[in-house]
Amino acid sequence: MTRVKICGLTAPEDLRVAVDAGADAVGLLVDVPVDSPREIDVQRAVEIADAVPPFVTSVLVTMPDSPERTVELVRTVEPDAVQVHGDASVDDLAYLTSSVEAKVIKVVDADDPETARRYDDVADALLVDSVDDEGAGGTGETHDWDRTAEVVSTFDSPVVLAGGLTPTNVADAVQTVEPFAVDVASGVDRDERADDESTASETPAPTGRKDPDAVADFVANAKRTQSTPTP
Ligand SMILES: O=C(O)c1ccccc1N[C@@H]1O[C@H](COP(=O)(O)O)[C@@H](O)[C@H]1O
Repeated sequence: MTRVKICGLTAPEDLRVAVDAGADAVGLLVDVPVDSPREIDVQRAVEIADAVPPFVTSVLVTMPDSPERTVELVRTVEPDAVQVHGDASVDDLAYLTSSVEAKVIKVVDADDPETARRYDDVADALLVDSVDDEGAGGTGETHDWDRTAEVVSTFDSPVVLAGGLTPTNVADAVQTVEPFAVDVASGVDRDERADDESTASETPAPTGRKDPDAVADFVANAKRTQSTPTP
């Protein structure tokens, strides 16, 4: 069964939403140099990580300036795993894995399989995302899943599929890529228009809070989807 991570929690109430929906992991975004409604400060990350119950994996999601800063953050927040965005080198990753007890997940660019492959031996898992010029994720953009499926079938590491997933498209994504896990951030966020109809605009404004129905649908659709058996 495909595991599910709900990423970008900003409030303890949303941790409850994710856990009640059956999420296997939750993500807390700290120290990312992009403008995100899901970023929280270290103190809040400590608070939420501390409240994550047994059998649910807490993941610190970060895009640090240096591997030393990542080590410092991991030691402060004490997550079960750390998800590293950006251009950390293979040596940086090796330094990180030898310095912390948390499992290390490296974010790799779905459009750059050759670079991704270099991290296969050193990371505990590879998260395949659609990334922007800065190497950040959370773009809300999907990538070519057929191509991704071909690439990830050659990786030894567990693969986490991310990038523009929603309750509506996650079943297709699971069937096509057959990942170890799927990860969603913006696709289950609450739309500001849902809070105040009178300020409705054409473009939904993210609030950094989760939509409980969307989270429940996402988890159910990801988990009930069977991967296509190999003939
Ligand atoms: O969520 C963000 O805003 C974000 C910012 C910077 C780095 C990572 C971010 N999120 C991660 O990106 C992927 C995919 O997100 P989405 O579902 O496409 O919105 C996910 O792993 C988040 O952890």
